[in-house]
Amino acid sequence: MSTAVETKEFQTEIRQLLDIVIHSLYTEREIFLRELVSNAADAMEKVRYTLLTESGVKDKDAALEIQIDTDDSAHTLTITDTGVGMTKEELVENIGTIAHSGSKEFIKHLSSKGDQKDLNLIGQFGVGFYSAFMVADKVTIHTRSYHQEGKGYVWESDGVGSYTITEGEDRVRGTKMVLHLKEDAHEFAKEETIKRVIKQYSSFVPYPITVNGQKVNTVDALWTKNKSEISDNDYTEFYKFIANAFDEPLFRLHFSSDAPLNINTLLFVPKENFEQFGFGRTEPGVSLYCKKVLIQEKSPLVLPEWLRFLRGVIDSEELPLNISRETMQDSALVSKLNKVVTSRFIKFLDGQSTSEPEKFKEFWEKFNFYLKEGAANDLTHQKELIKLLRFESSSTQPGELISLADYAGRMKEDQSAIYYVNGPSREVIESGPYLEIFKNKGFEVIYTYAAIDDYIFGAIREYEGKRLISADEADLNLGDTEQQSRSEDALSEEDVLALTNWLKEVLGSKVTEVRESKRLVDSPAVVLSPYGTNSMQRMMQLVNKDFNSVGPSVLEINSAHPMIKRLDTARKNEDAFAKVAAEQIFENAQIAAGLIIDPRGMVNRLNEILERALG
Ligand SMILES: Nc1ncnc2c1ncn2[C@@H]1O[C@H](COP(=O)(O)OP(=O)(O)OP(=O)(O)O)[C@@H](O)[C@H]1O
Repeated sequence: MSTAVETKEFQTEIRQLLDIVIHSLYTEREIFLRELVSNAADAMEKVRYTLLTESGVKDKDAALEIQIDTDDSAHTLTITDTGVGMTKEELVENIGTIAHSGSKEFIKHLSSKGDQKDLNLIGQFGVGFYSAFMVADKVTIHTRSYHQEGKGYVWESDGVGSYTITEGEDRVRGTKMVLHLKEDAHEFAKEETIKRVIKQYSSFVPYPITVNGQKVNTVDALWTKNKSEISDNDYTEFYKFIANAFDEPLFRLHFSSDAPLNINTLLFVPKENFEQFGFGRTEPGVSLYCKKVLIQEKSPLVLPEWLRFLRGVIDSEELPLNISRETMQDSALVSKLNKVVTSRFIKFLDGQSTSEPEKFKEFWEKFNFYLKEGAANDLTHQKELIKLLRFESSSTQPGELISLADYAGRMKEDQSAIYYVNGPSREVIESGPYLEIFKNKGFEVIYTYAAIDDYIFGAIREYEGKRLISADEADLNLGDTEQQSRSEDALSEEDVLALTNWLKEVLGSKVTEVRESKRLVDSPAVVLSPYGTNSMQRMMQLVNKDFNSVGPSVLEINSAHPMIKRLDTARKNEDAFAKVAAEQIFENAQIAAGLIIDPRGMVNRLNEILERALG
């Protein structure tokens, strides 16, 4: 046997991570054990699966068990599993480079924030194997792959800059990790400490765990048990285990059904939405099982992408155990499972919205974007999801939310459509020109604050047979031929004609049309999109961040507004300032429409206006 020692350097990112792990993390450091035990369990899950699908696995009969041994005098903690083990290449690949999604996110987060005050969040991400260096100043890994050929290897490192790999003895399949504990971490060589930590974080590992030979966990597939046998506490502990969470879930749904498919499902909605905090895209968190055997961990296929915030388990007897991860993509059964569970979950949320409105509101505030993403993209569930959408409106108090059903239920008799208006906030919408005509008619208007709301409404077009119409639609028809009769003190029709023609000339290609408005009461002017609504333009500007991406508008003027009347006088007097005022009125209307204006041109013009105003 060769005893050559190979020394290798850690990847830069790993060095960075290790530096943080070794020097700055002292709270919750006992999570290292959860990470190592879950790695051991993952490795055994892979073996269990392989045993079902392949012959020729090394040490076929080795018991699938995690063994933990403490040595209080040598200050070591040893974790042994009979999982897949690692070949030499795998040791380099898996332990020497950064694969762990949590670690990657964590590093990204730290480097973008530039400070370390969020270190406690490390528990949420988990830094996987490297967390061993929170408590150990040396880690030795003895491992032997489940492949028949090949040898055993020993990996060792002090977690600083490099590690060594040496050929080891031909041991039983699996991995043994020996942690040489730091002086301030000697407590982890004590049996009681380890038992307590295992109970706290790893009770639900689906393999027996022994500490110094005594079994410490009950191996239970909670989701296959009868609801009446499970306490709230059991559920919460299970959630904490599968979601790496420290708190309780916001919602849980446990259901079993026999038809149309045999399913046992346990789903949790977390308390927090980490995407909202800028931690990058949440990875799917629901694992797929068949009769308690893991088929795919955190499956990206078993639920639609917009449900990636869910944590839990879906177990179906009907899945063939040997379904390969590649063919799952095309499996009709998996897509059926997906459909059934998704519909069931939407129905559950719908129920919660009436049985627990306050909790549903909390859920909505944190997770609404996912439901909207579903309503926009998931055509299979769009109809069901539309029912869950909530909005503020011109008839609600700030913060009070209604559904489309609430709106439809209180529509006025002479109202045939559902109206909505988009704007960055309630204040902006209510001070803008678009609501005026609706206020006059007493029609309720839904407020949408996100571009995606507009997109959804544009895509679905109607709800229960009622058209969804944007309040800034150019051809708005509220059922009357004359929506608002001309006021007595308005400009004469001839003046209006001359003024609109003049405005068209001044504004040039920025407008397709200038006309007298029938919708305005208090505002001087409003812009409408010749393509229907302004939302498309707003969205294009969001994407392009480009002032020039605003297309031409239809400009409507309020012929009774004092400012417009004075503009007309200035025009008639051939005052050069009239053009400046016209440009500003137009841009003000664009801003009220939520469009982005080049601020440089505007500032110069405003200075000119101020100079004149100040005399
Ligand atoms: N006990 C073990 N047996 C076999 N392989 C292991 C063991 N522990 C770790 N590994 C290998 O090392 C890799 C890195 O482990 P680490 O804990 O850093 O991240 P991870 O477990 O892959 O992350 P995640 O929890 O996001 O899946 C694992 O993916 C696995 O391939």
